[in-house]
Amino acid sequence: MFEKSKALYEEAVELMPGGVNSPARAFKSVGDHPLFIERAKDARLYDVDGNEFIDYCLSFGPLILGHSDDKVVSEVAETAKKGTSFGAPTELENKMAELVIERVPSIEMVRMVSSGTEATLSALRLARGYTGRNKILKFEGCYHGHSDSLLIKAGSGVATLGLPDSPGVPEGTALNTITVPYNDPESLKQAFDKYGEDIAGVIIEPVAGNMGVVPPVEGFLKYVREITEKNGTVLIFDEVMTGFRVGFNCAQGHYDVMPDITCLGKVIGGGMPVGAYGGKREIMEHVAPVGDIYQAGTLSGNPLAMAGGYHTLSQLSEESYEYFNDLADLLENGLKEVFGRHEKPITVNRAGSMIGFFLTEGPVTDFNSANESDLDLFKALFQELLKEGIYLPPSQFEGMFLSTKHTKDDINATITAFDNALDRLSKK
Ligand SMILES: Cc1ncc(COP(=O)(O)O)c(C=O)c1O
Ligand SMILES: N[C@H](C=O)CCC(=O)O
Repeated sequence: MFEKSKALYEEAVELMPGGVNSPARAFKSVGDHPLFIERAKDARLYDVDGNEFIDYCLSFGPLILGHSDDKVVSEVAETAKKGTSFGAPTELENKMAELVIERVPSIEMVRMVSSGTEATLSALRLARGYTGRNKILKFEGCYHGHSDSLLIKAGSGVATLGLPDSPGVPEGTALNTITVPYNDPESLKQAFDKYGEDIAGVIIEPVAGNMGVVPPVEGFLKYVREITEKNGTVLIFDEVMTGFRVGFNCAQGHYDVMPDITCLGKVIGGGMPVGAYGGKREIMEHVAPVGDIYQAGTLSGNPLAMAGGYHTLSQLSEESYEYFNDLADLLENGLKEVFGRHEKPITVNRAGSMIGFFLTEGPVTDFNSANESDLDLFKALFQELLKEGIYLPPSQFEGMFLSTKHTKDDINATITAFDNALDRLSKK
């Protein structure tokens, strides 16, 4: 069923480390080799062996309108005909910045970059430069890209591969990163009691999506806001994943908690490489060339990324999020019913168009409880679901994503696929 993928993988491992350009794709915890993809449209993915899948990975989140959206593709193509990069400003950058400022409640000024990693590392530098402090605080199991300061007790591929602290991160850098459990106000308070005056910034995924999906417990984000404000610490919401996925006005609009700086990526590029960070004008005006905190990029504000992002965000409305809720309701209830019938535990967590399941009684509120999930069962289920035509993100420590192109029929087919997969596994 996957012969061509296997052959291409055997070729790829000789050319690229692990045969991939990002470890999260490598299927390390769920199988022998990744699938090689030929094309995709709407909610469907087609591999090189001609298999068709309902896709819940959606390139790890960006494709909120599904694959190859007609408008996005035609606008990116038209833009490319006029030139792919100028190293000079374009009107499209103004339009995109205006739209981001209009939709993200706490952003008054924004700087475009080319990846989520660039957005978060730039936000940290800004927080450090602005406060004159060195330490930053992050939460265990949150992933903010692969910059040195943030590659500590991280989620996503780092958790999948069991590499909590990557070699190559200088000890001095690691010493400036404090980590505490997600959803644990008491540990956060203790960290502030000890280091408060030295903490430049707290960075948080307002809904964690890189240890599976773990929403904030009631009042947690408000507490994070209060304690950072009290200590003169910059609060950074890493909305690279949650931005425009959790709500029309991002997670900050949904939970009504305003950070000082917001990082964006994924959806705001509509599938093109992109990132952004923005926030209060008073803070953003410390960034060069107005201020003295340096940050730059040859391809920043790239016309193709701006076109992809602008025409993605322009097609989203409040109704899109009602639709995501309906789909997520259906999926959550269906999964619970199927797992109940098979007498297997499941915990379903979700926020907007992000949804995840853990194979444990739960609740799953942090990285430790996420690790209670039955990883062997996840692997077996993942493989059976591929045979059923369902493509999940290839790790327990990744979230599933919905798009406007997923239909209720897709969700019902997915629930049936889980049922069939569990049936087969029970007979093994
Ligand atoms: C919350 C979050 N922050 C940052 C990143 C880094 O983004 P990128 O992979 O575009 O560098 C990711 C995903 O990789 C992410 O999910
Ligand atoms: N979980 C990561 C980002 O959200 C997956 C993307 C990657 O690192 O390749």
